[in-house]
Amino acid sequence: MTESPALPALWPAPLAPGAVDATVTVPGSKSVTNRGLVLAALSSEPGWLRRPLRSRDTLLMAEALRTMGVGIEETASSSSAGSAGADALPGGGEAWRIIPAGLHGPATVDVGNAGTVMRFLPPVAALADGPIRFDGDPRSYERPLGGVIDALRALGARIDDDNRGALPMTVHGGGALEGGAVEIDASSSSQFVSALLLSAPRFNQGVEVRHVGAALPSMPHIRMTVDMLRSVGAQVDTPESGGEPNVWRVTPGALLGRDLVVEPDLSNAQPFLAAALVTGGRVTVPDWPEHTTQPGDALREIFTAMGGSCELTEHGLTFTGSGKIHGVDVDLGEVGELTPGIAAVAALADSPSTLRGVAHLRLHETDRLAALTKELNELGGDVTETADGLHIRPRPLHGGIFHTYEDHRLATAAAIIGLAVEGVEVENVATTGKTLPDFPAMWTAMLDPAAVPARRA
Ligand SMILES: O=C(O)C1=C[C@@H](OP(=O)(O)O)[C@@H](O)[C@H](O)C1
Ligand SMILES: C=C(OP(=O)(O)O)C(=O)O
Repeated sequence: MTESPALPALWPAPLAPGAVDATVTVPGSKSVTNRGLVLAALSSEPGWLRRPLRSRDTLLMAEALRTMGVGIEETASSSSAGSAGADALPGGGEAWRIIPAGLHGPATVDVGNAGTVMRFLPPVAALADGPIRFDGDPRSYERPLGGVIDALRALGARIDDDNRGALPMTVHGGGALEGGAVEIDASSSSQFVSALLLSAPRFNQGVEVRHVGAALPSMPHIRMTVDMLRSVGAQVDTPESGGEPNVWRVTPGALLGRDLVVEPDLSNAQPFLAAALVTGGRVTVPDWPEHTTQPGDALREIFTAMGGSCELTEHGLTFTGSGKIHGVDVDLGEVGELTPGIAAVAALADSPSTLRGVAHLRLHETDRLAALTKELNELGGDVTETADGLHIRPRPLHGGIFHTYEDHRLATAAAIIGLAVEGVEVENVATTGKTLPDFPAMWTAMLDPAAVPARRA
């Protein structure tokens, strides 16, 4: 793990000394890194991931794949010839070289509380030649997984799920999986669909996944899965490419080893952009992609509606606050992971907000709707839960402890509030290590750029 041992149990969120004016280099995308690792592991030749995110969720993914026999090596080399420090995964080389190999059991996978690990890897495990045990944090036992388990069974896998539809469980890999057509209700997590598609080129018959049920959340993440599959040579038919609504088909075939540069994590850019909005300042995030499937790109529109303006240039995305923060009425179903940060900004706005379409957040790292309501109200806020989101009526807030429930996005939301409210103490800020281990130092550096000479790329 890369969390700083020096972080206090209660982290005093710094009050902004004035309008921020900073350039913040944001580490790689969790979602891209973990898809890149899975696809490279399933390829027929070695591949590279450059600027991968090194955080709890991605190190768990890398370790799980290694446990099943995949080679993942740290390297500073930019040529495919050399690699070094094969055992130095958590360190800081510039790239990972992934060397696919036969997938072997017995092995044990620790999923932590990573949705991507607990959903994307059972289909990979079904291809292994022995039993793969899955276990994780207590919260991982409560997060939905039944759709993936049932679908894998229907596609030919043997799974012992003592907890009936949830972790812990054992996937008895048979060395191959038949695949074929399957129906799944993925309304509780788009990751169910992504999970089946990612491994499907290696199923004997590929897959046809038909979503049945209420609306699918987080569609950009499914598009990310499809784009990344295509970039390694997979043939994928989607609703957007002329197929039926809610149906995705992947043809069986070998995947190519690629050299992929991971984009910055735009959802992790959120608190920094929010700082520009809240303080009436300016923040530039270098390497913001011109085209991306990341949901964080929607911040350009959402935060502009809340009172800022942005410009995408060759230097990156510059977001400038106007000094005013407006409430919004917005459906966040496609971009649910942005909800905690938007709720924090909304609590500081000059008018009420309604955040809709995010009932499934009750099953994320924590029940995010309940947690945001409770914690904002304990600081004097006026937030109510709706069936599918939050009503936020801003009023003056006061300091206090902001509990984070082992949810990285609760911790960064609390830091946003702390910019404008004196005396906010963030419980367990180290939990940001799930996707952004350097968060406290990055935050301090943003507020006082002179204090920290160089930020890590
Ligand atoms: O596929 C992915 O990388 C993700 C999909 C989304 O999950 P849900 O559809 O469960 O919300 C998102 O919230 C999560 O942070 C990452
Ligand atoms: C929901 C999230 O994570 P996970 O991948 O664990 O679902 C998130 O990062 O906001």
